[in-house]
Amino acid sequence: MSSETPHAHRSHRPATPLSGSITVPGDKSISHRALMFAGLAIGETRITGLLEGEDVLRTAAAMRALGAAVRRDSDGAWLVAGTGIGGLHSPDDVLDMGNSGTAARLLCGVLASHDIFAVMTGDASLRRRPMRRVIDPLAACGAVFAAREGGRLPLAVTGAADARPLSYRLPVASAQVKSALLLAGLNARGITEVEEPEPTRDHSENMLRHFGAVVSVVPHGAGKLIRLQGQPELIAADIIVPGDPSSAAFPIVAALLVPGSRITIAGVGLNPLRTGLFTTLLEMGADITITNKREAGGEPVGDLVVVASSLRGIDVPAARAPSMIDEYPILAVACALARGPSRLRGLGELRVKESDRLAATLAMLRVNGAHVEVEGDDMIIDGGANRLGGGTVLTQMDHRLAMSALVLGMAADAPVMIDDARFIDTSFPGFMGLMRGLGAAIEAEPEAA
Ligand SMILES: O=C(O)C1=C[C@@H](OP(=O)(O)O)[C@@H](O)[C@H](O)C1
Ligand SMILES: C=C(OP(=O)(O)O)C(=O)O
Repeated sequence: MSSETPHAHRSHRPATPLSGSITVPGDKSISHRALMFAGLAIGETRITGLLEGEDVLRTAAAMRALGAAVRRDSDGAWLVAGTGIGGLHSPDDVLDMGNSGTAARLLCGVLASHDIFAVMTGDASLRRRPMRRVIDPLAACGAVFAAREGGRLPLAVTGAADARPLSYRLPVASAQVKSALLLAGLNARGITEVEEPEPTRDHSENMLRHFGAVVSVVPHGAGKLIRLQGQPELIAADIIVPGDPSSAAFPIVAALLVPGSRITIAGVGLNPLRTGLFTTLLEMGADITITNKREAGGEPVGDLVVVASSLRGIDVPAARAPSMIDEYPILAVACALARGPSRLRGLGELRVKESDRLAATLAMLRVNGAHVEVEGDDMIIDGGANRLGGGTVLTQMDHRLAMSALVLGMAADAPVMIDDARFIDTSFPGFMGLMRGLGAAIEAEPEAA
């Protein structure tokens, strides 16, 4: 979006149903990892379908500053010539990770086991987010971190020249923490062990194997035990990034809610540790068909056909949260427009995302007339409100809130306004154009900018 475009936007019910065939941008989690692992590999990796969102571009810039050769080819693929494990050098300047928790936390892992000094910061949202969850366990490998009060960015790290392997049980279900430890373990002597009490997205484990590392994953209670043999030689291996299911969530819910709609989304990643939203929507009565299931770049992928449906309220178990952690704001929109009550359980982690997403989702729905409560870590939504819409949502530097609120406006009785659409570009560049191409009505609001 150009800087002249007003920040505020308004969406309203389109005159006709949504229809058409689209693809969504590449998976954000896989894109960050592709750049980092390729930057640590020997040889040149070609990445097709990389998400060119601002979060991922921060990772590309950071890997470049650390010594990897990262460039975009004329055909849109990205080429990364890595330094080999242990080969990164200290950056000349501060690493600015922008809005991206994944970039900042995974990079802490990379830096921890390299003999380098680096300083990292981020935007106002990222500077509020907790980093102790990675820097405390990473310090055990010998790295020294100095962070702002409360374990917040900016932080400085002096990586360990001869890193010890880590053995750690995750206190929270977090793929970012798991991945940071595995990345540190790449340049540690011996075996790094991470125990996760609940399974979280396993893109790091899959990609480590893809690059030739030895990783074993065994069931462990309700979760998994992951073991990585340190100091492997990672060998460049091309990557095809599937469409991001977390981005597909927005057109999917929009098509379900706008009467008469029918859309197709091709090439969506269907890793089972990412598909909690699809499971939930199907339980709510959604008409979603998955066709053409295949594998691309080591990840399951399929095409989705979505037909407008009358949804019913749902009780979502806490155990499902890791497989749909970024999808709760848009699920909450679907619940507000469904028949009957919904209870979304175990949402404590939403408090430490780009915004406090539990509070921000509550505020988004309430300002638009929905009946919503938070009880402990659960959100309870009464789908029975008579009239929805008419409110202005403060998006708080949070892309997922911005997109969720715009989808709400497409299905509500009155338009919905957001104060700032700029952060959508962190994960879903082209969102406005793509939704408008399907028939959505979204307008910039010059007078409110
Ligand atoms: O590992 C990843 O790529 C991600 C993990 C999740 O965060 P947590 O690890 O904090 O749950 C998710 O919210 C984030 O968008 C991406
Ligand atoms: C939480 C998210 O990302 P990150 O933690 O990388 O900022 C997200 O994309 O919803």
